[in-house]
Amino acid sequence: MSEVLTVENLSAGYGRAIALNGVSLKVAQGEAMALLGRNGVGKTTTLNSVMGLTRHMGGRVLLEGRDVTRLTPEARAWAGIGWVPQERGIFRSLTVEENITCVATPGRWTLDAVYGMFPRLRERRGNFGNQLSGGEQQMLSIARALVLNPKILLLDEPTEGLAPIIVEELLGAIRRIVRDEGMAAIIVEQHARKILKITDTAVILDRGTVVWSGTSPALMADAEALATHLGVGHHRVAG
Ligand SMILES: Nc1ncnc2c1ncn2[C@@H]1O[C@H](COP(=O)(O)OP(=O)(O)OP(=O)(O)O)[C@@H](O)[C@H]1O
Repeated sequence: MSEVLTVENLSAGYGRAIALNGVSLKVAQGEAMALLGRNGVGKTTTLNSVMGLTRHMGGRVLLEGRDVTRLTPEARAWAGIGWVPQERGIFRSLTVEENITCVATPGRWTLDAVYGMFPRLRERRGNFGNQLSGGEQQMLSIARALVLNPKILLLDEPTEGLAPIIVEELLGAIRRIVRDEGMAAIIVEQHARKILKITDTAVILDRGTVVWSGTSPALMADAEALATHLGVGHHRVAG
């Protein structure tokens, strides 16, 4: 399988502080990866570093074999890295439809296609960004990344802070995007078991390094790895 994204021995941080220490990972065409780990281990920093938003300290980021390590975040977005940040980054003073059409580029993911994926957004097409619920904002953030027709999607805790019913709706849409549409993705998630049902592979970080990597089914079956690295046990089944 050919790789969409290759992260090679990446070290990065903020100011002088090192947050990532030699992280390597690969995402193949059509593959979805769960990026897991306890709070503060470097999951967001990994996605931000792939986008070029942290201080680069070593290593490389390759997109379909092309070294993008020296590109600006904007150039990386145009090159095909779709970023859905934790804070969602939608325009609050534009309508839902304007938020989508102002960034759309030609390709598989059109306005109609994202409305098909998120019918709620079609219903709210005339509402302003600041009139949306948290779940709708998250859907809009994903829709905006999709209409850029990226080669890979980076989703940073897409279900954080949302009501359980919305979490299910969002996870259903993410499953369709990665499973049925074959979009490559890295998904940072707190609910390990829920996301492992959707993803193909998984990587666990601890203190800025990769401590486990393998297939999602293998991690689901590895009670020891789940307990050691994620604190997921019989007493606390996350998801
Ligand atoms: N803007 C920043 N400036 C300085 N240090 C930061 C910044 N953002 C994160 N850090 C530090 O980098 C380390 C990794 O943080 P990061 O947010 O990547 O972890 P995370 O695994 O995504 O955690 P969480 O699940 O809490 O979001 C932490 O020690 C954190 O305090």
